Amino acid sequence: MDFKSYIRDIQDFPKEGVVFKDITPLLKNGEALNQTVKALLELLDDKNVDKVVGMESRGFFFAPLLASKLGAGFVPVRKPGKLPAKTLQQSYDLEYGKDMLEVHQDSIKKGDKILVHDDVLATGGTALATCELIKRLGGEIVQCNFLIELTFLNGAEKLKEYPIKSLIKY
Ligand SMILES: O=P(O)(O)OC[C@H]1O[C@H](OP(=O)(O)OP(=O)(O)O)[C@H](O)[C@@H]1O
Ligand SMILES: Nc1ncnc2[nH]cnc12
Repeated sequence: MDFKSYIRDIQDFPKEGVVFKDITPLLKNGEALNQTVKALLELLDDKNVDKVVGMESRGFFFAPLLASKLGAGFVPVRKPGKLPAKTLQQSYDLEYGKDMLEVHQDSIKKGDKILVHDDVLATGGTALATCELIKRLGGEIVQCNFLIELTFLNGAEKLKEYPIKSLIKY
């Protein structure tokens, strides 16, 4: 499937100078959605996974779908103040700002095999902060997989200690 044909560029969103990759055309098409889930699972090469970690908010589109197909659990990594129980926190840089991520302290057990999923790998700040949270909880990252990698922002370099795969590269 030509996945790129379901992704549109929005100029100057959310800030001037950013070309935003909008995946809502892909999400609203049933066949494209189904093929995307299959293709993201194929990136995994049958690796065992206990939990899929997805990052708020666009990581939540696919991470629970992947978890369900894998028979794994889903763990949300969220922006500050959204998770109700005890959390670990990690700050990170964005292509267009700075923020903090949190995960519940009891969401991952030592030795859990973790698939990290997000829709976009840009500078890698979000994914690196997520991987650090998972490591602090004792999780073992088997793969970080992304729907889209913006290669010109060098996120892969920031994540070089982790196995990463992306379905679509720009
Ligand atoms: O590699 P990075 O430079 O860290 O950028 C990638 C992150 O940016 C976007 O999320 P955003 O923070 O815009 O939030 P949203 O998912 O709530 O739209 C995207 O969904 C990734 O999580
Ligand atoms: N250019 C971009 N398009 C969509 N999501 C993003 N997250 C970070 N940079 C992005």
